[in-house]
Amino acid sequence: MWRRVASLSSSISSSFLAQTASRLNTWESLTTGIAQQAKGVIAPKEKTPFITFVLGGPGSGKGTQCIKIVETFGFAHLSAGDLLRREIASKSADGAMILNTIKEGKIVPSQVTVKLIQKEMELSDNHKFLIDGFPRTEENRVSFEQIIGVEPNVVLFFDCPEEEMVKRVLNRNEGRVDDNLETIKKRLTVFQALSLPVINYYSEKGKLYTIKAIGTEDEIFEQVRPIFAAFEKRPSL
Ligand SMILES: Nc1ncnc2c1ncn2[C@@H]1O[C@H](COP(=O)(O)OP(=O)(O)OP(=O)(O)O)[C@@H](O)[C@H]1O
Ligand SMILES: O=c1ccn([C@@H]2O[C@H](COP(=O)(O)O)[C@@H](O)[C@H]2O)c(=O)[nH]1
Ligand SMILES: [Mg+2]
Repeated sequence: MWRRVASLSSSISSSFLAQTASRLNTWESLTTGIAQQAKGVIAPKEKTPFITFVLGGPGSGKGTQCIKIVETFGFAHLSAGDLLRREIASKSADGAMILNTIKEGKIVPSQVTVKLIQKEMELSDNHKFLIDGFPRTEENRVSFEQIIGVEPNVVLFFDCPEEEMVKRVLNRNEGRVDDNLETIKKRLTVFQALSLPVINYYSEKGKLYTIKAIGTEDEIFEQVRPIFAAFEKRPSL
């Protein structure tokens, strides 16, 4: 259970709670603080989070494969792009800025995206997270590590030829403002310049699993399946 618990002992004063809450750093709000548990302030977190970053160019099939991973391995799917589109739809204060950034194929400031991911993680009852389409830049990566305070256990990279990605995006037909040739070209440039260094970083750390993202959806999933099947055998997952 990742949620913070609101119903607390009546013997604890609200000022004590406020002080305690302000002292908790972000990750402490996601993980178990033994001392706080003993005081009954936070609900026990049964398991350590297991975080997978799902990376790849636009249209490489990240979202499609995440659905299969959720069905097969029971992860919570947090698509950074979907969270940002939800902000636009809800007309939040950042909505207009996010819309312009997405139309331009650029990257939304890290703090905005990490805050949205953090909120979803806190609300989730799951401890296994697929973070789809994030981090897209080194700055995103560092910001996640600083704010959330953990590194991913696994990083998947859906490696797909550009020609195939363009074809898939232009055929997607979901009404996305960035599914047009002009924006796709910009997104591909951003991917090469800013996202590939993140992928290389995780490769050097030995956390990267590269999937050849061509073929049918099922064929691609057969490359993904053994990765999580192996982790399932470990107590950490
Ligand atoms: N293996 C595949 N073969 C053909 N089409 C595919 C395959 N996988 C996904 N698609 C289709 O390609 C399109 C893009 O896939 P998807 O939305 O999963 O990509 P994505 O990596 O999440 O892209 P984005 O970064 O733009 O969100 C979708 O219409 C999807 O149905
Ligand atoms: O971490 C992120 C994720 C996404 N964006 C912006 O959203 C679009 C669409 O993202 P998808 O993952 O393809 O749905 C992306 O091109 C960026 O403009 C972002 O800024 N940061
Ligand atoms: Mg997607």
